[in-house]
Order: sequence, then structure tokens, then C-alpha cells
Amino acid sequence: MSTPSRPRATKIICTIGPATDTSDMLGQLIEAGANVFRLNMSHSKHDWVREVVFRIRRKAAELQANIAILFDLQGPSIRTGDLPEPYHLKKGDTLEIRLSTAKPELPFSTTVNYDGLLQDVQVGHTMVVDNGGILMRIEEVRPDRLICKVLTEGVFGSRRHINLPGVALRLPALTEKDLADLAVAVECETDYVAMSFVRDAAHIAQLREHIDNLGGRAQIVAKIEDQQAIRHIDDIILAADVIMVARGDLGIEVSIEELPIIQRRIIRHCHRLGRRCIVATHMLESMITQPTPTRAEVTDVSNAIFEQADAVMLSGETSVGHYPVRCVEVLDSIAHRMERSGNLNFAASAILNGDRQKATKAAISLADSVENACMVIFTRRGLAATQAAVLRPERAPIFAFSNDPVVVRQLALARDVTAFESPFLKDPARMISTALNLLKEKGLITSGQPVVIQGDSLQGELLADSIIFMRAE
Ligand SMILES: Nc1ncnc2c1ncn2[C@@H]1O[C@H](COP(=O)(O)OP(=O)(O)OP(=O)(O)O)[C@@H](O)[C@H]1O
Ligand SMILES: CC(=O)C(=O)O
Repeated sequence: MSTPSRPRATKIICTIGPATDTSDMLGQLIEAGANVFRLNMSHSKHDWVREVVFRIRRKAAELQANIAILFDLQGPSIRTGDLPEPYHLKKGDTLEIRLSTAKPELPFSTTVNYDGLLQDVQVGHTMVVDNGGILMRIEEVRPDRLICKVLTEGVFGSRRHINLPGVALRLPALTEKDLADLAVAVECETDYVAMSFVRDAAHIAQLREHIDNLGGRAQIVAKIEDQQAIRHIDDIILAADVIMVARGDLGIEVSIEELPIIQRRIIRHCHRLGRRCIVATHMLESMITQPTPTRAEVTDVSNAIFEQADAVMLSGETSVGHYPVRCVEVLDSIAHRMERSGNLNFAASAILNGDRQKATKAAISLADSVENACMVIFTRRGLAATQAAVLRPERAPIFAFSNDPVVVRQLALARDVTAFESPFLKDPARMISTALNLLKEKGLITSGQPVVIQGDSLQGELLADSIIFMRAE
């Protein structure tokens, strides 16, 4: 009996932008192995988003690919305004950042989206622009503008992100723009909404209430981007569905040498508390302009896979980069290789909550102990499959079946889970044989392969957690 090759466990998230928003490029990304498409609401107009979501769904259906969509809300991030052309700033130049109602007075002049900035900062504060691309010092605080001295040269474009490390900003959890973007997210039936600058668990509850009120079913990704979030990390992990280590902002808000330690700690806590996690930003940054990654990038991606993150994320690499498809291919090949090369096994310390999770752990132990076995999980809400995923089977891949297409799409962002839509039938034997036949047709299992099947409706009328061990016919 030959064994089919194991699907890649680590999921790949691609940010879509001008470099990749055509149906053709979306198709190429899917074929290269993308699992989730991210739309960054900091840069996206609503009509563009609606059109891109339509193209993604159509292309995914055409290629029979299970693709989830993630709307990333801008959150209370401080952003500069639109410029007709980028400024080429040199050390010693002066730039003004003014309220949107104020007229420009200097040649280098832009607006800011947060009026409160002028009250929150002081002369002498350092401003970090564009994830550390340019540093400035605040020289003057006037009633309608800040005058800043450029400390390091760089190209200053539109809607640049500003960080003020260590400065307490009085920003709300969700802005008016976020609420307007959220309404479009729900209208587009997005699978995930990412919340930027989450600072405590109450922020997640607030977002969940808004999603519920709008009638949406999106799951929530909490982006960990500053020290306040790190202080409340366990509560945030428990309140969210997925955690993102958003290294762009995090790498500015904490001392840079702490970043790998914080990444590892967040992933370890996610494994312990049973939540999924994403490692994001600068994974293959040099490939925005170069066709091959640096050795350091390959090692960084490998590290995230060794830590068993659920997903790695591409940002500028796929939204504006020159080699978006190659980036996905590079992640795909690093993941395939690293997944055969050991891992940190943080899941060994997972807290098992309740009987269901203990049953799942038992099913995984069984599947891992039998050569070439795989797990098949029937799941209505996706919970059984994500719980199995966070327990990180060592050898057995997880194939999940749900009768709910939303659940199936959401499972595109669960490590090691390949999900399919399939009706729940009254006759469990038929339900199982239909699922196994589909896996055989897709070349994912072969006749005679050992299968551990888990579900709560596999015993006819009796609703009970069951584990069935059999060989595929
Ligand atoms: N939909 C879009 N339309 C136009 N430009 C975009 C779009 N999405 C991304 N970009 C551009 O690509 C760059 C990288 O964006 P991306 O969302 O991939 O990364 P990011 O690190 O989250 O960016 P930022 O910090 O600017 O939000 C952005 O700074 C922006 O210039
Ligand atoms: C993804 C993102 O927002 C960050 O890394 O800061």
C-alpha cells in the first residue's frame, strides 16, 4: 500500500493588494498553496474589497480550493494622510503633521487621522514611521500641527503608520472607520476579522458584540502589537479565536531583542490554552524586490514552523511585491521540509478542558501510534477540528467534514486541517463511507489505510462522542 504524501500542515496567509488583485493572480496564489487571503482595511476602498472578495470566491470555487478571507481592521492606528507623490526625506529635513482641517505651511506636509495626537505627544518624543523605516523627533507642538525633524532618511508615502514607543495614547478600541469597515466585512461574509491594537479582552468582547449585532459569523483574530496586550495575553488568548503575533508594530513597541522571546511565549501560551496562532510580518520582506529570500528569512520562517504556528503571513510580499507567487512557493517548500524535522511540541502542555477534549487527545494518540493513520473528524461548528489541531498530532493529518460551508472555510486557518463540506447523514456508516470515498478520490488516502474517526453523531440515534478505528475500504 503506497501512502499519499501528507498535506502541508502550516497554513499560508497572503495579503492581497495591487500586485495580486486580479483573478489570474489570485488563481496563481491558490495553486501555489495560499490558504487565506487578507484584505488590509488600512489601504482598501470598499468597492475594491467587494470586487476582490467576489473574485476570490469565484476563483476558489473554480479551483475547488478551500480559501478563507480575513478582513484586517485598521484599528486605532495612527496614520498619515494621502500624498500625490512620496517625499524623499533626508536627515535634517523638517516635516509637518497637521490636522486635516489645517492648511499646509511647509513643503513636506501631511495630515494625520488622529486629532488627539497633538495632545498626547510632547517635544522630544521620537516618532517611528513605517515600521521603523524613518525616525523623526518632535520639535514643536502647535495647536494645529506638529513640526518634526527627520533623523534618518527614507521615502515617506501615503497612509504611513506612526508608532510612539512608550507614549500612552488615549485611543478607542474601535474607530468609526473600523465600524464602517466591519459592516462591509459582514456584508461580504468574511470568515475572519482581525482586530488591531487589542489591549485587553474587553476589546474582543466589544468586537464580537458588533459582529453579532450585524448578523455576521466571522471569527476573531486578535493582533498582539504592544506591551499592554502582552500584559493581558492569557485573557486575550482566551477571548479570541486566533492570535496574531503582529511583529511589525510589536517590534517597535518592545525592545527588538525581546521580539523572538515574546513570539515564542505567545505561541506557547496559545498551545497551552487551546487557541490558534499566526506569525506575521517581514517573513520574506527582501522578496518584495528580490526573487530569492535571505538566509535569515528562511531561518525565521523555519523557526515559526518549528514553533508550530498555525499559519505564517505575507504582507507587502504579496500585496505590492514583485514575486508574490514565488513567496508562496518558498513558504510552501520551507514548511514541507521543516514539518519533517521536529518541533518544540508545546502542545504537550495543553490544558484539556472537559471530556470532549480528552476524547480528542485519545483519538490523536491512537492515530499517532498507528503507522500511516489519519484522523477524520465530523464537526458541525468546527470546534472539534480546531481542538484537534491545537493538540498538534505528531504524524496523523486531520481531515474535517462539516455540513456548514462557513465552518469549512474557517478551518482553512487551522494547522494540519484539510476541510470538506459534506452533509450529515442519518446513517453513520454511509456518512463515513461518503467521506472516505471523497478522500480517496482526492488522493489523500488509499485503500487499506488506517483511519481514526471522531464525531458525536456516529452512533445513530445516540448522541455520544465516539472514536471509530477502521481501515479505508
Ligand atoms: N489594497 C491595497 N491597495 C493599495 N495598496 C495597498 C493595498 N494593500 C496594501 N497596500 C500597500 O502595500 C503595503 C504593505 O501592506 P500590507 O497590508 O501588506 O502590510 P502592512 O505591514 O500591514 O502595511 P501597513 O503597516 O502599511 O498597514 C502597504 O503599506 C500599502 O502601501
Ligand atoms: C500585521 C501587522 O499589522 C503588524 O505586523 O504590525
